[in-house]
Amino acid sequence: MDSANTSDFITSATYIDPDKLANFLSDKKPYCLFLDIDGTLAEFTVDPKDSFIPTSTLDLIQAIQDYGVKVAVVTGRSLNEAKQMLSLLEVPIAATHGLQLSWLNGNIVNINLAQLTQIKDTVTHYCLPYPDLYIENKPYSCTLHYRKNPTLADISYDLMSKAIANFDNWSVKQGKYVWEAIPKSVNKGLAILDLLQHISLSEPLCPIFIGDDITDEAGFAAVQNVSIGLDSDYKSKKLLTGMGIKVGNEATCANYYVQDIDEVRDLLHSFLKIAMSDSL
Ligand SMILES: O=P(O)(O)OC[C@H]1O[C@H](O[C@H]2O[C@H](CO)[C@@H](O)[C@H](O)[C@H]2O)[C@H](O)[C@@H](O)[C@@H]1O
Repeated sequence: MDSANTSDFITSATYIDPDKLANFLSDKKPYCLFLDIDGTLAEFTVDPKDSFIPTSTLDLIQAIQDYGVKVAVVTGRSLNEAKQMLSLLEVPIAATHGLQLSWLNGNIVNINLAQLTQIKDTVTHYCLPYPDLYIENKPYSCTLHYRKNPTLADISYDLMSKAIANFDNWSVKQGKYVWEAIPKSVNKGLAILDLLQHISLSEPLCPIFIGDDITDEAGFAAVQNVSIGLDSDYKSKKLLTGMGIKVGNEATCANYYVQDIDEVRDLLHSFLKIAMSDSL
């Protein structure tokens, strides 16, 4: 499995009361915001096609951008799905965990499509006895969902592992009730570094990343410049001292957390107020 061992994660993240966000921000301006989608901006649903980002949240993000704050999205969703969920909101997107970058029109270099097809075919075959398992239709990963029947967690992990066994460059990433086969070198930490390079102008930005899932840990590590035992070591890449904010109070390497998606929205409200007063 390609995720840091959860025992590497600290569990002493500090709770941020969204109304008191200003107390937690240092003066390392200008900030930029990196946002995950599922479990952060969108509530979970059994069928991924049913989930959406509320219009009020999209409006908030638009307003934050209008006050000059750079916002970007870092998601496991494919680029097309992410764009649909973001509707009219125009933000740079690192999709499929960073494999697809919106400003490169989602063009992929780092993937062996023949191998992906073989993996998908094998997983489809292995899933035949398990109608509760759902393979999401994504162009650049093989994504197997078991939310409908959580008792299938181990079985679905085993069959994904078997499907990639002959391919050295693939790993199985863990998400919430989902396993995803994706090239080993791809993760949200590197995706954030790509995004930062894309959005930074002359002055360095202080990144704040909000996410809820195990795949988001690589993103927290990148913005906080810590190592969590993943293959890629961010420390040598850039000296960042940003903030990781985990949604939920599970073990995490993020320095901060909020309770749930409602509190993410409250946090964005507070961020907007701060951005408005900064622009006065
Ligand atoms: O990085 P994210 O934006 O959080 O995307 C991660 C995965 O999100 C989706 O799966 C999750 O949400 C589904 C819909 O609510 C839910 O059914 C599933 O259990 C969750 O894991 C998406 O379907 C995946 O492709 C993303 O990789």
